[in-house]
Amino acid sequence: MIVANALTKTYGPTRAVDSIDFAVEPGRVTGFLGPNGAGKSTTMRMILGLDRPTSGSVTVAGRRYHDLPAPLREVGALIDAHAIHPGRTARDHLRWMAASNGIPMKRVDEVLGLVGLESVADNRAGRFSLGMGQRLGIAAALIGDPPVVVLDEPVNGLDPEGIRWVRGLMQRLAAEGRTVFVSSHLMSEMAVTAEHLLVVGRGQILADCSMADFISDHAASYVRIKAPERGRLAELLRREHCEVSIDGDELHVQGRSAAQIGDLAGSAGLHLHELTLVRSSLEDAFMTLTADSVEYHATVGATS
Ligand SMILES: Nc1ncnc2c1ncn2[C@@H]1O[C@H](COP(=O)(O)OP(=O)(O)OP(=O)(O)O)[C@@H](O)[C@H]1O
Repeated sequence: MIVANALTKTYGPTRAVDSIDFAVEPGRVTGFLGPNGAGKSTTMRMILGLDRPTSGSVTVAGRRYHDLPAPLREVGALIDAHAIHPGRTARDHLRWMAASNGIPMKRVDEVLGLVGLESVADNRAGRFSLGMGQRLGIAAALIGDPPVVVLDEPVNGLDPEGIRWVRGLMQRLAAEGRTVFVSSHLMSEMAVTAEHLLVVGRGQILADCSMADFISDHAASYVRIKAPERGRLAELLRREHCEVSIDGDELHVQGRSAAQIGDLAGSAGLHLHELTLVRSSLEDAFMTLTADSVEYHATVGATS
């Protein structure tokens, strides 16, 4: 479990992390989301003892990172997959990590197998592709078989097979009862990986809830309808207290389920050509919640 209490980091006038409290629970994947500059990396760096909080604290298994006797056995991390000596082989890199934390050498082959790098284990890391480097970073995170795993953008640069593999791995680690804390800007990927979300904006927590609650609280689903007599249908649905908007040849309706709308139309003798529940996405919810926290906005159409 990772616990933050009034965790704060300032850089001059910038409050990168602004007195946040949270607990990342074991047994599930917790997604860590926020626009650029929201404070995600700074938070992760403080969890891992790479940055010192200005005030407040963050602990793993009840202790600050620097007080953990064998940190790699307590918390594994992927922060910068390319922070590996380019002249060192993958195997040597992992051996060095194992030796520094009293981890048995047989674990090196186990994690190389786990991430699928056995065949290139004796190649220099400097020659690795982005995806191979990412896999080596994940192997390093898992070398101590830690109960807590912190991954910053783990699918960055991976191909679809690699992305699916990381997703399965994170879900397996969580199912084994580990704490899995992962940041990503890929909303579609996060939506199918994380069960719980911690969302930050401008150094503050904007949401700490389940994925399902986050989407239903911050983005609205609606029913899309195509019907030859859409004017009459819109009138009927409005009389039934539905919220109806017209978008081209479609009606977008909120306030009744698709089945209820179908029944109402049927009893009024109105034909329907399409009746579809359009579920809102994590991306919709994220954009709604973080609209005011975005550091840099692009101006649509301003290309010159
Ligand atoms: N070493 C530093 N010196 C000065 N300011 C910093 C430093 N590190 C981070 N910041 C500032 O702190 C804020 C939070 O940055 P951070 O990198 O934690 O955000 P992030 O959510 O990880 O962003 P991204 O999604 O772009 O990686 C930003 O305003 C950033 O400019």
